[in-house]
Amino acid sequence: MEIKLTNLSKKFVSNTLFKGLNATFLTNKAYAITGSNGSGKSTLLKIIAGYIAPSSGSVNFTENEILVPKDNHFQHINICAPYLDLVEEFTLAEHIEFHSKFKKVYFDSDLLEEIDKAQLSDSLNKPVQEFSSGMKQRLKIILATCYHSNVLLLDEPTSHLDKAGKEWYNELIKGKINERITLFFSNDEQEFTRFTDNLINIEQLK
Ligand SMILES: Nc1ncnc2c1ncn2[C@@H]1O[C@H](COP(=O)(O)OP(=O)(O)OP(=O)(O)O)[C@@H](O)[C@H]1O
Repeated sequence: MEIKLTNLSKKFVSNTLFKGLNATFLTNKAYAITGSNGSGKSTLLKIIAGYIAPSSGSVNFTENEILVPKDNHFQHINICAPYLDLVEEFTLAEHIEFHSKFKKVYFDSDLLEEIDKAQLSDSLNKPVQEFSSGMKQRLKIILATCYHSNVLLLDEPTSHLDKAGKEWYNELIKGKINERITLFFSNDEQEFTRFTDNLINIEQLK
């Protein structure tokens, strides 16, 4: 899989976030998109994921040198982001059951073991509305990383995690960035420096 951003620009009414952005992302590699608050990291994630359109330029996915139709991009992507919510009425087990209908478990993962390591085993049958913010974040990270996808998009993945949660995240991510493209969108170096030295500062691309 290859993702190619060509001459990408995004303008809102009162500001231009980036202009003429070019980048290529390759399988088996991780990249960190950095930049201060409001610089456009989440907007770029949403454009790559196809949630919003760029003002100009293109986002192309190719697999074995064949262009993936835009309508199929979503099938290749897993996302963990603050603006993507869990289903509050579903239990953790129901989230797992639901996701398992659409995606295969990542080759390296044993879901029950991952849930145990995330200290969520006692909450399997609890509705998510009874979870703390940190518990929700752990579940979001499991759902994004432990299912197969060619592309993994992580926006501020350790928000709400305590020290133990951050240690768990570091251990988990280590095993989840092979055989896919991983993009971290963050200005918190602790979220990505262990995993990549490919840094792209969005502000230098304006
Ligand atoms: N739908 C929208 N309409 C108008 N402006 C928007 C819209 N979405 C985002 N913006 C603006 O675009 C800018 C970039 O927002 P974005 O959330 O992409 O930044 P970010 O780099 O992810 O920030 P943070 O580090 O705070 O999460 C902000 O000024 C924001 O107000």
